[in-house]
Amino acid sequence: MCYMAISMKNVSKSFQKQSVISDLHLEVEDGVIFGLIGPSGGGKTTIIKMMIGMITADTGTITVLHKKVPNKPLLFDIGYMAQADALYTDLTGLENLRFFGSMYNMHKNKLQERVEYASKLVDLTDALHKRVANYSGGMRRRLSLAIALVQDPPLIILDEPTVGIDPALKKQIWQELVVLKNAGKTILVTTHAMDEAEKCDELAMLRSGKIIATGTPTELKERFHTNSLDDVFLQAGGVNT
Ligand SMILES: Nc1ncnc2c1ncn2[C@@H]1O[C@H](COP(=O)(O)OP(=O)(O)OP(=O)(O)O)[C@@H](O)[C@H]1O
Repeated sequence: MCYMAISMKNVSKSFQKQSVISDLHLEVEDGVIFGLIGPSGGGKTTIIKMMIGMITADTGTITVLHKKVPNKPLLFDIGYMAQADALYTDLTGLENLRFFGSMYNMHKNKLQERVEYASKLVDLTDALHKRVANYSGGMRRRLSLAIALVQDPPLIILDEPTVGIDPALKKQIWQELVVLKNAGKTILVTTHAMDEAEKCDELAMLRSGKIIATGTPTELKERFHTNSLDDVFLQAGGVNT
């Protein structure tokens, strides 16, 4: 039997009476790269924030790594990269990494090892001593990704991780996500980019707060008789092509 790393049942959320998520069911199997795909404003970030307990669902139940959300200790097991970079701009990249890493009670040597690994992965090793205030937008995204990975979490949740990142580094990051998956991690990624959706093991396509299709990229394309996930999205959402 497969184990679910994330399970959301009957989850709804409104903001000021505007329904953003309605009666959502979402299951993410352990050890996969799961893509939550959908257009801007579809509710991807809202779903992620509910998953990690940053905002409360109006209805339904959310279980992450066998624990009912909200659950503070659970945050130690989740590497979260938010869409808006939450960085200390007066500190250097290295100081940011050490600061966030220090929250996980890691031994000094282990922290050093993780900081080196994460900064190398996002190609920031040479900029680590620069203040974040002087980083470009892409460098800040890369630092946020490094911070999400620094504590070596079993579950990694990345909200549009490759926005503002050049194609070569984007490719390298995706290769590393596969390495992390093969090492047993569960990775949830949001994106609107269908080339990234193709790289996921499982997808949930979201439109106006509802899941309109789920499956592997191959299954979805077969089901909708097309070679393109863009077409799957348009057909599943009832949009004429
Ligand atoms: N705190 C809030 N108060 C009011 N409305 C909100 C709040 N957070 C999100 N929303 C609304 O919920 C809807 C879904 O937003 P959300 O950020 O979840 O979408 P998204 O799919 O992540 O979009 P994007 O890809 O652009 O980041 C939007 O209409 C947004 O304006």
